[in-house]
Amino acid sequence: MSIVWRLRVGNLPKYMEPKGLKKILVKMDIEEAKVKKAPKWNYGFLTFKSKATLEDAQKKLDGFKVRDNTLSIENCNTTEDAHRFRFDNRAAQVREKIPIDARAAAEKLAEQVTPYYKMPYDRQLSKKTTDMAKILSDFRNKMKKMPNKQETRLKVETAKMWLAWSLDNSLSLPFKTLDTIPSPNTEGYRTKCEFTIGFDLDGNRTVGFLLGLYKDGVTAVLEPQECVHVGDAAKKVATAMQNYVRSSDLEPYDRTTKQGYWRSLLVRTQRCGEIMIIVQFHPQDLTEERITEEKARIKAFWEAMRTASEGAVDTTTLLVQMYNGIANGFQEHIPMELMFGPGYVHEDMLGCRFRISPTAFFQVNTPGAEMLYSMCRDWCNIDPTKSTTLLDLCCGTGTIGITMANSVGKVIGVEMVEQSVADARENAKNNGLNNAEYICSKVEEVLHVLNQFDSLTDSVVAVLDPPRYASSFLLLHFYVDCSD
Ligand SMILES: C[S@@+](CC[C@H](N)C(=O)[O-])C[C@H]1O[C@@H](n2cnc3c(N)ncnc32)[C@H](O)[C@@H]1O
Repeated sequence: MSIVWRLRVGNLPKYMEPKGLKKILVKMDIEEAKVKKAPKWNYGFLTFKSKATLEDAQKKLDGFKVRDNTLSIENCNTTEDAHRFRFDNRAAQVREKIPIDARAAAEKLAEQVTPYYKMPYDRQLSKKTTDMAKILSDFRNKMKKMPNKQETRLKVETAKMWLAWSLDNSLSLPFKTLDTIPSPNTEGYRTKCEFTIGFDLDGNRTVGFLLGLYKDGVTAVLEPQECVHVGDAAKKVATAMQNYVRSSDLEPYDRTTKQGYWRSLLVRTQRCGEIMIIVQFHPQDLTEERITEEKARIKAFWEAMRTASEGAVDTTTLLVQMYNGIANGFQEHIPMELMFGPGYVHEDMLGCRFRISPTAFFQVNTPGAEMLYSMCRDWCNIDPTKSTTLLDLCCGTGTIGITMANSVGKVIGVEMVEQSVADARENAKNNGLNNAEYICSKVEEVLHVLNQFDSLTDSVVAVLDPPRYASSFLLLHFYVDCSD
């Protein structure tokens, strides 16, 4: 009977990402473990290869302090069978709770990936406005409850003063919120799609989207042909990849059994016609020779697809990611091998051209992003008679700063993903700018540097565009550290 050597690590700081927990393991010199932690959990699970490594970790972690939290460690070893039973049982429980579902599979999928698709667009917009107001008011409530510990007292005081200001001004929210602005295009707009490779309800090898959530035991994958947000070019790529996988002697990867090879397909389809394809593959126990052979085969396939008589796809660049971990989807920290092309694609926006690398963030609705950036430019209301420094915080490939660079003295972009910073530097150069500089760092770690620009130029304007998961955290830092 094989044992799953597991520890539950409790009392972790909430919103700590899995990599935060991994960093602790490295710091404590703990042998490699599989880490499972959702950002919202204040606990996580570590799975070790042996009893000895588990015991060593237990000793080192018990009572260890992370920020102000003393970790609690609980041994939760189990057998492989019990572990699998729990997963299957949970899936069965969830299935039992779901009433018999007479919807066609395509309808179920549409509800899964575009949950508002049946609502008229004006109702979708008002729903998004209410949802956003709720998120912001939750943020305010969280700030109210912030602990007043000695070492963070000053910061907390500043944050609370800011909050008090918003309340004193009788605002129901500490921000002025506008109604959601309609997108210029509502169909086929996505320039980036991440497809799963798996099996449909009849067991056919399929490239598309999961029909539900894996944590609810759903593993069926359906083709994206009827999904309104996916463009024709991406659908064509998914179909071609599906044909390839169906004729392959290697099976798709099955997350439940952890067997199989073909995992995911990432497709970027840009306005200028360029296409990036990334294929993710589990090497299992294939020999190096076999893997090399498979890579050559997939390369030859996409090269041939350029001139195919049916469903041709003119791929600009093809990459392959070998990934043997358990997490789903593309992994930014795992290298990707370039099969052909330059390794990036371009997007044209507001008269500028942007290079996009595989792991760089880029807005997925180009006309929508153009509207967003134009509004941002209007709101910044740059005074042309002054020398202004524009801080483009969480700048990605540099889009916001670059589209505004001609109306300011200097642009300073800050971004934590290295490939994005390399793109931003290249994008500034290729758009003929020499007033843009980029810092590769977390914004919260360089706010003290950014504060100095206040005394160096007439005026400083900051645009903060964080990812959803970090918005409230970064906003708080920003207000607390730059409040004057
Ligand atoms: C919503 S995207 C916006 C990118 C860019 N402004 C745009 O519109 O294309 C957020 C970006 O913030 C970066 N990021 C996330 N957390 C960050 C942090 N703490 N400091 C700096 N950059 C961060 C991400 O890598 C991502 O590129």
